[in-house]
Amino acid sequence: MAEPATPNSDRLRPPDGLLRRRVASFGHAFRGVWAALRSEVHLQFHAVATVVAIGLGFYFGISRLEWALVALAVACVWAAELVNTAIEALTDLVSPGYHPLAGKAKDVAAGAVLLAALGALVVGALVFGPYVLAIAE
Ligand SMILES: Nc1ncnc2c1ncn2[C@@H]1O[C@H](COP(=O)(O)OP(=O)(O)OP(=O)(O)O)[C@@H](O)[C@H]1O
Repeated sequence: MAEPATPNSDRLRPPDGLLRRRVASFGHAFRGVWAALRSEVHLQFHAVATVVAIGLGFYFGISRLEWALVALAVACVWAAELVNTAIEALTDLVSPGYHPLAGKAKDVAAGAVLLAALGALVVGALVFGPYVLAIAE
């Protein structure tokens, strides 16, 4: 027997449970950020630096493009630190004892954070530097 015709709105709706699973995935991701934030001193430092950068942005009234650069720099540092945290946890899980590859994995992941942080430092200096110098003059 032929299937009853489904109204268009029904066909556009995601299959049952799909939306709930997407929402749950966001929940897991936020839980990951929160768990890392609670346990990682470096992330807590990034959180303080992020608040300071946002505060300076409002204080100096930076432009839209400058906000975009600051947001990108902040997001890169957070993303690198979160991936580093995940790699550290996985490394400790699979290689609790000493192994050169475990050390390499951790060093390389830490290198990614270092590069992101240096980039953010350059962005911060280029964006906020001129505003600070203008006040100092
Ligand atoms: N299982 C291991 N095998 C070999 N070397 C390791 C191992 N665990 C850590 N290391 C070395 O020690 C360094 C420090 O590792 P550790 O796990 O203490 O991270 P960390 O740099 O202190 O990071 P965080 O302060 O964010 O925890 C690594 O970068 C790596 O060079």
